[in-house]
Amino acid sequence: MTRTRTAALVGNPNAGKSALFNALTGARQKIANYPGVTVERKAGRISLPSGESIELLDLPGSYSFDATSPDEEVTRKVVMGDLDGQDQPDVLIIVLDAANIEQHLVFAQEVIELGIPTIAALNMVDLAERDGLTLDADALAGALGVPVIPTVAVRRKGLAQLTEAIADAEKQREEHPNPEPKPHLTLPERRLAAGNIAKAAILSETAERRFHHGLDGVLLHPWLGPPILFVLLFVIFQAVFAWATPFADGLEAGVSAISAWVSSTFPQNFFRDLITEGLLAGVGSVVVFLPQIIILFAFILVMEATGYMARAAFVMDRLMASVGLSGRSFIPLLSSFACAIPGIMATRSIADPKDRLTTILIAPLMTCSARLPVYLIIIAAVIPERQIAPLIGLQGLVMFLLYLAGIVGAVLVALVLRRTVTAGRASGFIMELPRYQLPRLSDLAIGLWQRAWVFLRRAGTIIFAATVVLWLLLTFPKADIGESQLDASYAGQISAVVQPVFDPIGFNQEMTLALVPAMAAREVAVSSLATTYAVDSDDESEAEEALKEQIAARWSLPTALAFLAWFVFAPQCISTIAVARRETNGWKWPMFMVGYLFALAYVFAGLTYWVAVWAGL
Ligand SMILES: Nc1nc2c(ncn2[C@@H]2O[C@H](COP(=O)(O)OP(=O)(O)OP(=O)(O)O)[C@@H](O)[C@H]2O)c(=O)[nH]1
Ligand SMILES: [Mg+2]
Repeated sequence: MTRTRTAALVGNPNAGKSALFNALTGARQKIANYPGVTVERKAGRISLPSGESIELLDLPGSYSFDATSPDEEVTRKVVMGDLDGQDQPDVLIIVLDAANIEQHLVFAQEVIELGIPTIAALNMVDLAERDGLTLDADALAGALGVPVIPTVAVRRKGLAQLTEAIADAEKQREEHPNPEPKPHLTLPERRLAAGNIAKAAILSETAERRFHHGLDGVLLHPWLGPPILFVLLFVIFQAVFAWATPFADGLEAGVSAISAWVSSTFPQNFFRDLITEGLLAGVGSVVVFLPQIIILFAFILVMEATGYMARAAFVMDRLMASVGLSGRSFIPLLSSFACAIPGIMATRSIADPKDRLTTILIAPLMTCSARLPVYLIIIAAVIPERQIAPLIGLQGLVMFLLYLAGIVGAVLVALVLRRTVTAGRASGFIMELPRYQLPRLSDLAIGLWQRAWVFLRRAGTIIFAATVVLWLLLTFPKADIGESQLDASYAGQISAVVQPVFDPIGFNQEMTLALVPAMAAREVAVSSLATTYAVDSDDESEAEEALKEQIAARWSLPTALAFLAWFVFAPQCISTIAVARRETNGWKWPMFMVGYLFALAYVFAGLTYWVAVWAGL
């Protein structure tokens, strides 16, 4: 009985191996446009022109035979003939993505070195041509020493030629049953050769593609890329202050005008106070930050739409690897800058359970947009509006540093976690980069509208509810003559109990009070302070002063800085804790997360306070 002959599809992830497998065998393997779809070997049959049939294997994508991840290990074992119950393939088909030919040629050379009869399927030639790149298959074949067949797997183009080539290679294997390995190149040598082969195989390339390639050369450069990303982020925070201020001031003036009108038009009673002190002072103090939110998201959306964001992930990949995370964590962590909830949900795309858990645990350290109002109000109140260098404002700089503190905190925490509770090896990651594009204005407008709506809806629901409850607790019971309303109220009594915990780190009573309802959402810290000061003020003119002025008058600089440091770390968000519970199937990890974040918040707020006091600020 003759042994069944086998051919195997190998190549980098996302090259279109499974798409070719399906086209050749009529199977229905899952294919999708991201790397790492196939994680096991799958077998099917194809019939050759001679009428015989041959077994075809679809294998997980891999970058090298020095495999690190379990799926790449499968590929290596099958190709080397090391897997029990699976003979070494007689023929290998290396699938190349024509649009990313240089990158794909690195592994291709390693495959060809094995000496097993190999065919290269130059797949996705349609995409390369769309991008303005035409490749010379014959030149490639000459350089690689194997037949090269252009294919478009999803349109079933080139399949007949590919099957013929498989039949020829199979015959070749029958004639020479023992593969003769070719000289082994090192990885840098293979990379260099890949670049040269790719260059020689390019028949024509449009100016646009060359420009985009050049742009990538700069933006993805190992040394230029990170500083460019850094400068870009810096500019964004400067812009949030510089551009939003006139709009924010306008909104603030509008809210005060309405408040003054309500005060002068209606007689003083429960409802008028609820509206002026709770709704207008409280919720209004958060809503005025809409311009800053919009400007921040405008930048983020433009970076996404142009294709830069994916490149930022690429640039960050090395840094992430050095702390034991993969670039796969970048998108979840990036989403966490809007809100940790979608960020934590996005970790579902991380296959390694320990990578995923680490990412979930550090996601709340990314500065979510709910922290923006807290940072903005306190910075506006206590940090002078000063240029410390041309184009560099002090307020924007402090804001940038706060975001940076969150990131640095996350990096350090990840380092510690990866060596202790989530110890394990980092998995490799290379992502396909999208095309550069000019952002479409309509997409941008829709994206901004969605962000603005999320923000306003929070203001109208959770922030409003928390503020009203706090207002009720602040308003009752009524103080006796000469007693402060704040001290007499239920809220004051509650905060007096908690206060001793926060005294050592410099928090005053209003701050402590604000922390409790701010567990519902961080912005509530702002509305709580505003409502507290509105209730607590002795006369109307004082009550109408903007929250910024109240804070400036009442807080010392060390106290204000300590509060900022607290919010960099504190897990002040019940929804995040709930999502972490759902995604980790239990209370253990969310409790761990809450515990370590509160501990960090307390220590850093305290350190900030005492260092600032010591420095005489
Ligand atoms: N336009 C075009 N798209 C293709 C072609 N071949 C595959 N694709 C698409 O490319 C994506 C990746 O294809 P897959 O077959 O899943 O890639 P794979 O090599 O099996 O990837 P892994 O299983 O992750 O290793 C899918 O979205 C396919 O529809 C092609 O020739 N042209
Ligand atoms: Mg696949």
